[in-house]
Amino acid sequence: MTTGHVRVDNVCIAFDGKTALEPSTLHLNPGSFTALIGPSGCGKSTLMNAIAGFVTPASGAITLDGREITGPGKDVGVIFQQYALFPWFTALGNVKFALKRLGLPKADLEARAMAALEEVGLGPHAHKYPQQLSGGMKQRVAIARTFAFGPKVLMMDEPFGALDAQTRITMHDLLLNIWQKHRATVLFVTHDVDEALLLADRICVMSHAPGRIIRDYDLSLPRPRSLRSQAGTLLPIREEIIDLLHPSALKGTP
Ligand SMILES: Nc1ncnc2c1ncn2[C@@H]1O[C@H](COP(=O)(O)OP(=O)(O)OP(=O)(O)O)[C@@H](O)[C@H]1O
Repeated sequence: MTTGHVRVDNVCIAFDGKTALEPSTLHLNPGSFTALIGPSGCGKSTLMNAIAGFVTPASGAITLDGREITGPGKDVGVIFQQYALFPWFTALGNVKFALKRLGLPKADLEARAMAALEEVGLGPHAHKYPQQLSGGMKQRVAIARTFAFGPKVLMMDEPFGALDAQTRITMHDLLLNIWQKHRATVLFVTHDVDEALLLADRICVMSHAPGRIIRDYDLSLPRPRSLRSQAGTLLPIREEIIDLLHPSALKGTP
């Protein structure tokens, strides 16, 4: 894997003159899975939106494979907690709509969209409308839609935050399977420390607002993971992160 190298260098972001992200540096290796965790309002979504090209940094630079990111593009996919599906399209229609920008012939477009839905286990539901699907199924459509166009980088902003615990576990397995197959570079924002420990190769913790990255944990552990069987490694990190996120922790304290 040689593409999907994201470099955020000394990036500062402000809205109306108010700092939302203090100067931050984050390098994401091709095909890596990084979780970003931090207190509410610290700038996680802002950093993610900047990598996706939706927000322009006040200073610093963001590059993908050496090219500066100056706006949204097809190399960076985004998945939010809200599925953002078009209610007037079926599951298949939603995926096809996203793929249109690739300019594929009609039959190829249909086949590629269908294959993406089958990959997330939604083949039999391809012709249903979003309102006929559960929350987990809608998020599967969103995942299919994003992976279908083959992004090099995937920004996931609390994608499973609205789902029940059981569905989240299923979605974790699904996401890891698809990610291991496609190997996009993933940045995954979550408030759930356990979710970060189970999924990511690396966990970056941000300080209180306006945030910056204060801790960077390398988690080179085999998957599937469990807090019980890998307790020796995972639980001390879990405790540290929970302490860092405590409101009484001093801003920026390492
Ligand atoms: N488009 C915007 N215009 C003005 N201010 C914004 C905008 N987007 C974010 N902010 C502000 O930037 C700061 C960081 O917001 P951001 O959404 O990035 O935090 P977050 O860490 O993702 O929070 P949460 O965990 O609650 O989702 C907040 O003070 C927020 O109000």
